[in-house]
Amino acid sequence: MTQTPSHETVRVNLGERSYDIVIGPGLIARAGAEIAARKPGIRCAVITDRNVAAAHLDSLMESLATGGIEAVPLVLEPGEKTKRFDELVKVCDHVLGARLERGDAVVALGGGVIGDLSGFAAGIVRRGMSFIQVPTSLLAQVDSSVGGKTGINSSHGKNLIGVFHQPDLVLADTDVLDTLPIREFRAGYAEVAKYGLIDRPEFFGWLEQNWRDVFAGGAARIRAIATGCQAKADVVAADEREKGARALLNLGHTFGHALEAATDYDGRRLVHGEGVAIGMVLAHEFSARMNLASPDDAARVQRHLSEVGLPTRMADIEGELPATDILMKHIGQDKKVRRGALTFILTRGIGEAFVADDVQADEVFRFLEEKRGS
Ligand SMILES: NC(=O)c1ccc[n+]([C@@H]2O[C@H](COP(=O)([O-])OP(=O)(O)OC[C@H]3O[C@@H](n4cnc5c(N)ncnc54)[C@H](O)[C@@H]3O)[C@@H](O)[C@H]2O)c1
Ligand SMILES: O=C(O)C(=O)C[C@@H](O)[C@H](O)[C@H](O)COP(=O)(O)O
Ligand SMILES: [Zn+2]
Repeated sequence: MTQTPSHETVRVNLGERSYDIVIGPGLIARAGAEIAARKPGIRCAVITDRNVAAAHLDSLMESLATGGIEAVPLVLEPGEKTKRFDELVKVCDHVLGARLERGDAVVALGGGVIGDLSGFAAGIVRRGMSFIQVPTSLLAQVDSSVGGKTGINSSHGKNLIGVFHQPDLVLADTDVLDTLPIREFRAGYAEVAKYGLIDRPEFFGWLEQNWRDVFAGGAARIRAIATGCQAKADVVAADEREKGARALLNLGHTFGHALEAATDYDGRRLVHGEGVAIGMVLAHEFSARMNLASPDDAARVQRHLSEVGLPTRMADIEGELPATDILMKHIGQDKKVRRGALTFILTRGIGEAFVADDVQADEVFRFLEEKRGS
């Protein structure tokens, strides 16, 4: 693709399934030409949600038409509750009803909910179709559109049903973030900060200094997204199917997912990135409790996430907090559990996360009981 200096491209190296993540302004207008150049003659199903459709579907459809690509849109309800079986069936029926072939593409235009759901459909219809991500939330641009985890939720817990299915291309148009509600931008920022906390302490320090510029847009925002995508691309290239180090990307998620599930995936109370923010503070505090890290590091994480306007305490969640028993039930269903033993991502300090596979459930229970009041 012709690059302008305002664009960044990150390559995810996975052999014959390698792909580019292109990040920068104006990419929806160029999407038709970019896709047609890479996949001549392709047809598409564009899956999106009502909020994103109102702001960006017409532009994408026009761009695809200009590139000579026939596309059939499907608009779903926004929100986490859309990651469920009957919506998956709708997407599959839409793709099959349009008589798309295996080489044709499912295009996800939306946040992580649309990406995870559409990617799952692309992974199973005709045993695997082409998949293109056009992420529209900060969270999707920096995290969910990359790496091939797709899926839906279950009454037993978060993301419990799905497949690994990599996209062929990710086009992250940073202009679309101008219409993203500020609460959702903040939620995505939690996943940006996560990369610093895992193993890039200098990036976390840079965010502490420059987060206002990231929120304002422009070069700092593109730099933050590209840094996050590069961090994720490195981990995914080394461990695509989470046999080991990829679990680090789950920092804050064991607590966060339990909170999301226990609040019934009700986005009015908690959205994914907010659960991750609270979960990352808990993970740092639990690490300090286990004498693995300094309490000062946990305080630093809490201070920064709170400064950008994210919830950082369980008590920040609207409404009645779920009982600790319920949280423990969801934690016990986490996909990282091995032979019944809990696995958490803990830390020795800022940027020193590690996989701890011997965490005692009763320690976690006592910790959560204590934290629910603070
Ligand atoms: N597959 C992965 O690797 C991965 C990684 C992180 C998160 N996730 C999943 O992603 C989901 C969260 O993603 P999310 O935070 O993007 O949530 P989301 O998809 O619900 O989008 C957030 C909200 O913003 C709206 N929106 C999105 N883009 C917009 C835009 N440009 N303008 C106006 N409104 C816009 C959506 O309609 C929605 O209401 C969760 O289900 C989480 O589990 C997956
Ligand atoms: O890509 C990964 O690996 C991640 O863990 C990224 C997370 O931010 C994301 O929320 C992911 O969906 C969590 O995966 P899960 O396997 O814990 O459901
Ligand atoms: Zn996440």
